[in-house]
Amino acid sequence: MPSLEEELFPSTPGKFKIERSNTMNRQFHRCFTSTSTMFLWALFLVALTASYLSFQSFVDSGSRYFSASWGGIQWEKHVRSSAQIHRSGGMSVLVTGAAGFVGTHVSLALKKRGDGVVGLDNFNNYYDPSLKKARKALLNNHGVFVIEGDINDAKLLAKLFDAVAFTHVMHLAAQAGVRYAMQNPHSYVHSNIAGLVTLLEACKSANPQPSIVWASSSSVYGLNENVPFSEADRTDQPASLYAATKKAGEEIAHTYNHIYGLSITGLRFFTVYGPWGRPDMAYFSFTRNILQGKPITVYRGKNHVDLARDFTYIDDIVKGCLGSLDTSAGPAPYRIFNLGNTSPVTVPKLVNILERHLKVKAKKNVIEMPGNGDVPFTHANISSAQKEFGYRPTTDLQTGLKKFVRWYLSYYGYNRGKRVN
Ligand SMILES: O=C(O)[C@H]1O[C@H](OP(=O)(O)OP(=O)(O)OC[C@H]2O[C@@H](n3ccc(=O)[nH]c3=O)[C@H](O)[C@@H]2O)[C@H](O)[C@@H](O)[C@H]1O
Repeated sequence: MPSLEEELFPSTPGKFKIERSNTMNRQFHRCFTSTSTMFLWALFLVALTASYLSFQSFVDSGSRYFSASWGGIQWEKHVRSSAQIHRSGGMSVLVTGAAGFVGTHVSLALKKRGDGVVGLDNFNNYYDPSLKKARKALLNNHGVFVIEGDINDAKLLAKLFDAVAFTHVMHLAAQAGVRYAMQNPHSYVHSNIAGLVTLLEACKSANPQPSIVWASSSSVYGLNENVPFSEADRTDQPASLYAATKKAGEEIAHTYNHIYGLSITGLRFFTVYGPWGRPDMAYFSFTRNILQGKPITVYRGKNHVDLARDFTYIDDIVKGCLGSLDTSAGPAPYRIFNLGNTSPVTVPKLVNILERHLKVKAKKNVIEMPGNGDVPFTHANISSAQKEFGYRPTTDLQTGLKKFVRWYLSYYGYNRGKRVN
């Protein structure tokens, strides 16, 4: 049987031959062997105890290490460097939902003009996360660090506000989509209500308190029939749970302004579209289906009236977001603005424009709008935003969709050999 010593430190045969003929030597060797064995055992136990204790303290210092990919010295360095301001009078902005459609464009615009930007996104799989990862890579190339984390994670938010004195928060993280609320209602409560409150709590406790600009929605107008929709119109008749959570968000924001003096601006976006857009939206999924030769479903309102939307191009929305951020500091205002295009277009007309840009005829399946939370039309009155920060949309649907189609064909490789019929 080999001794423990031999198992731990197997000797090269012949190198340390024990002199069996010498009793003294043998006794001395036995004694030496047992002492060193004990020593090794002790060493082993000390090492085992030390590693157990350090593992325990690692676990105690926060289970977050196992559930999220944030924290650590390197991570904080990235956060601080991304938040660095590179222009005089610039701002340092935490952008939630940064890997989302609007979040990516706003983050890039802020970074390009010299503001500090740190992104936060949970990369959920509501739609293809690889598109979100591609947007993250784009942001990364422009020096915007995007953290993978959830706005419901209060510890992460506290850590971020500890690391950086954000002057502004652009809150765009949300569960979007009107019709999906019927399939997964709780995701709307999780992100648009619970997440909003967690974020506002973090902002309330931050020193200095940041000014907040966040994404509400045109859907809050619900069944309102005054045209065009004005911020003064009633918004207590939501048609979908999505709209109801956005409306609740506006009321929640009001209380944080009222009690804690937080500066909060809500932006009611009107059906935003453009390059790097959301695959769940009609213009995007229509494009995909038309190119793949699949049919599209076009909803129609009661009495065969076409549905219409005040489709708003992403660059115009970005200008509105930056204008809101630039005017949001000061004596704790509570504001709400429509950001629309002011010229609604029907859904059949949208399809028509796409067909022309794609040079492919759509296979249309026209059906009466099911009871899915959709509203028949939207139309923004933008005079408040115009007055407050000179908001003036300049891109019509024809032009905007042309830019979207160009991006779509390039992003999905149609320019590299995929056939467009
Ligand atoms: O302004 C907003 O606040 C919202 O805008 C967007 O909602 P909507 O205006 O409903 O856009 P979108 O889904 O593109 O449907 C457009 C039109 O196509 C019709 N539509 C849709 C799908 C379909 O298969 N067929 C169809 O006819 C449909 O009936 C509708 O008439 C955002 O998704 C939402 O997150 C929110 O930001």
